[in-house]
Amino acid sequence: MRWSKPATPTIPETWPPHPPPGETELERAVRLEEEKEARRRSEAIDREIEQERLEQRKLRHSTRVLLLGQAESGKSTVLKNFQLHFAPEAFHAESEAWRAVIHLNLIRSVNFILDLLPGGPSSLHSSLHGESSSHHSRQLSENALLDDSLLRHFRVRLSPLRQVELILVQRLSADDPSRAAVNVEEAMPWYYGRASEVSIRGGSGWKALLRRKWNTSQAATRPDELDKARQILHACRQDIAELWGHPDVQHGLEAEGVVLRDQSGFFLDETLRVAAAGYEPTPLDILRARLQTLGVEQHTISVERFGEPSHRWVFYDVGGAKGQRASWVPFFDDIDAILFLCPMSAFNEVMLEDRRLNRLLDSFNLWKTICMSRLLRGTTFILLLNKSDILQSKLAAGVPFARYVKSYKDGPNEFDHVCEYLKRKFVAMCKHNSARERQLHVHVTCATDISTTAIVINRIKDAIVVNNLISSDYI
Ligand SMILES: Nc1nc2c(ncn2[C@@H]2O[C@H](COP(=O)(O)OP(=O)(O)OP(=O)(O)O)[C@@H](O)[C@H]2O)c(=O)[nH]1
Ligand SMILES: [Mg+2]
Repeated sequence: MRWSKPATPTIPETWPPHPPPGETELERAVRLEEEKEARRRSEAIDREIEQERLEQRKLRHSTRVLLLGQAESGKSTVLKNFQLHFAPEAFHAESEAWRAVIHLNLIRSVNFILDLLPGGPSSLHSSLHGESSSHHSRQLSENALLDDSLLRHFRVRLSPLRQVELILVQRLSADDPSRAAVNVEEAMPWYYGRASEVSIRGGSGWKALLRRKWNTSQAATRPDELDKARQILHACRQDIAELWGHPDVQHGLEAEGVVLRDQSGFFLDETLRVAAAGYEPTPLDILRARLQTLGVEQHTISVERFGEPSHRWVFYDVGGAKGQRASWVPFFDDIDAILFLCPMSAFNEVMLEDRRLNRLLDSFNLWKTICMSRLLRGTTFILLLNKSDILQSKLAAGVPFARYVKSYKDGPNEFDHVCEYLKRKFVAMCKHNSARERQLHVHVTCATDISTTAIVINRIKDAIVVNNLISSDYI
C-alpha cells in the first residue's frame, strides 16, 4: 500500500503563517488551535509514511515464501511446523486459540455421526445430492443395528453439543458477521461421508478473539460463553466416547464406507483427553487440527534463535479449494520460493469441489500451471510430496495405486516405488513446462510428524537462503 499526503488547500509561504492584522483575542485562539490540529494531523501522516517505509524495508529483508497446493494438501500444517521450529514461544502462546478449533473439530464429528444415524436431520444434506433423507436413514438402519431407545438416548444426551458448535463457530468468526454459523455451513456444502469444514477468513484475528478480554457489556458475556461451551463438552465426554465406541455405530459407518479416522481434524479417539477440564493442546494436536484457509493469509515469523541466517520469514498461506485459486496470482510477484504441496495419499480420492476429478490429477494440473507461469520463471520451487503416512497405510491395506494411476501400469504396490514414481513424474513435468531451468527441491513428508518435518525445514531453509544469497550476488 502506498501513502500520499492529501493536498493542502492553501499553502502559506511561511508556517505557521503570520497572524492577520487586527486579529481579535478569540480569532487568535481559534487560529492557534487550528494550527495545532493541522500540525498534529501532518505529524500523524508522517508517522504512518515512516511506518509503511519501515514495513517495506523489513519485507525486503525477509524470506518470502508462497505456499501452494490443493485444499487439504497440508499447507497450513507445514506453516505451523515452521512456526514451531523457528518461533516455538509464539507457537505455544497460540495453543489456547487452537483448543477451540480442536473442540469444534471433535464436536463436528459427533454431530456428523448423529446426523447420519437413522432419524437424523440429514434431509438438507441429502437434498444437496438429490437423495431423500429416508434414503440415508434406511441404509443406516438396515446396516446398523442400533436400537431406537439407545439412539434416542445418545441424541438427547448429546443435543447440547449443537449449541456448543454454534457458540464456537460464532466466536471464531466474531468480527466478521458475514461469516456467522449459517454462512459457514452454506459456504461448505455437506458432502456425504464427511463432517463439514471449519473455515475462518484469514486476517479475521480469530486467535486474538479467543483470548481477548471484552470490555463492552454485550461482549462481556463472551468469555463465559466459551467457558460454558467447554463445560458442556466436558459433561458430554463419556457419552461421546460411548457413541464412538459402540460397535453398532462402527458397523453403521463401515457399511456406509465412512472412514472418519482418515478425515482431517479427527479427534474422536482421544475424546476423554481432549474434552478433559484442564485440556492443553499438545503441538501434535495443533498440527492435526483442521481449519480451512479462505483467501490469502500473511504470516510473519520472527526467528527466536540467534545464529539463523534469515531473521524474518513471511509466509503467504492460500486457500487451496478451486474457487480460491484466482486470488493466488497477485502473490506470484517478488517471492523467494514456492512451497508446493501434493498430498500423495489422495490418489484414490475425488475433489470435493468437483466429484468427477481425481485429486492427484488435479495436483498434476496445478503443478503444470505453476511451472508454466511466466511470473514465476526465476523462483525456487520446493515440492513436498506430503501425507506419506496415509499413502503408506493405504498401500499396506491393499488399495491398488495402479487402478487410479494408469501410467503406473504394473509397478509394485509399494511405498518406495510409488514415491519414486511420483517424484520422477513431478520433476519431468517441471522440466517440460518451465520456461527456463529452475531450482527444484523435492521432499517426501508427513507434516504431522514434527521431528522428520524439522529435518526437511532445515533443508528447505538452506536451499532458499543459499539461493537468495546467490541471486543477490553475495556469494
Ligand atoms: N495424516 C496426515 N495428516 C496431515 C498431513 N499433513 C496435513 N495433515 C492434516 O490434513 C488436514 C488438512 O491440512 P491443512 O494444512 O489444513 O491443509 P491446507 O492445504 O492448508 O488446506 P486449505 O486451507 O483448505 O487449502 C489437517 O487436519 C492436517 O492435520 C500428513 O502428512 N499426514
Ligand atoms: Mg490452509
